[in-house]
Amino acid sequence: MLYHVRMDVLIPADMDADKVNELKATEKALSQKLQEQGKWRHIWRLAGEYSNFSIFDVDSNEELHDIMMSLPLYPYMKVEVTPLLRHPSSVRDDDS
Ligand SMILES: O=C(O)C[C@H]1C=CC(=O)O1
Repeated sequence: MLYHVRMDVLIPADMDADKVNELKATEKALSQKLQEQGKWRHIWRLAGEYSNFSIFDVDSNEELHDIMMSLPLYPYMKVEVTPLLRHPSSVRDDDS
């Protein structure tokens, strides 16, 4: 199952810099692990914003939910999830 996820990161301005760096590092490591596993299929930065558009390929709503809850930056994100399905006019064979 494919999901488009928009993540807007809103870290409090007064958070300790070392804590921020630790959160970003652990988030990056988990993100890259999930990308290697094929669960987090794409991640794109939105130009000029601390936001990303991502595509997740997971087995269920529950798996997506569990992944989102596990992200170290999740408490500091606004998240919008859109379930996706193959478009009948698509000519690609790898997007379902
Ligand atoms: O930077 C972001 O967009 C937030 C988050 C998503 C992956 C990652 O490494 O950080």
